[in-house]
Amino acid sequence: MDKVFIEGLEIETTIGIYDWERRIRQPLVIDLEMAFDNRVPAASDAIDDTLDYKAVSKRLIEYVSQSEFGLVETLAERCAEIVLSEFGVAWLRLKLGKPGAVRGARAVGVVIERTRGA
Ligand SMILES: Nc1nc2c(c(=O)[nH]1)N=C([C@H](O)[C@@H](O)CO)CN2
Repeated sequence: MDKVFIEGLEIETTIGIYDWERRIRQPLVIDLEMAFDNRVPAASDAIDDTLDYKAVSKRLIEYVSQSEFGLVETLAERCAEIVLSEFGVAWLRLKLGKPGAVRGARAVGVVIERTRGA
């Protein structure tokens, strides 16, 4: 299966379950893999035939930076729904990392896989 990916997309937002976290902004990092048949844009060499990783990145930056969820699970689910519904993606794997949230860990977070319509 071909994929288009976005790796290490860092976005600052309000996220967390503790009172002190509601008062600050913290960085999150998104890694995203999206199924896409890359033979079509490869044949035409046209951006309109691609799954445009820049357009997906801009949409996620817009959404995540304005969100205010408590759990990373909730935000990951909303991001997956946006990509599946707005960009016609059939399958994705999304990793949402919260660097520095746990002392001693480079990052913590979630990885989800979702299929459109499932
Ligand atoms: N599975 C999760 N565990 C935790 C979350 C979360 O969103 N999902 N959040 C926190 C706190 O907000 C933490 O990140 C603060 O350091 C704790 N556990």
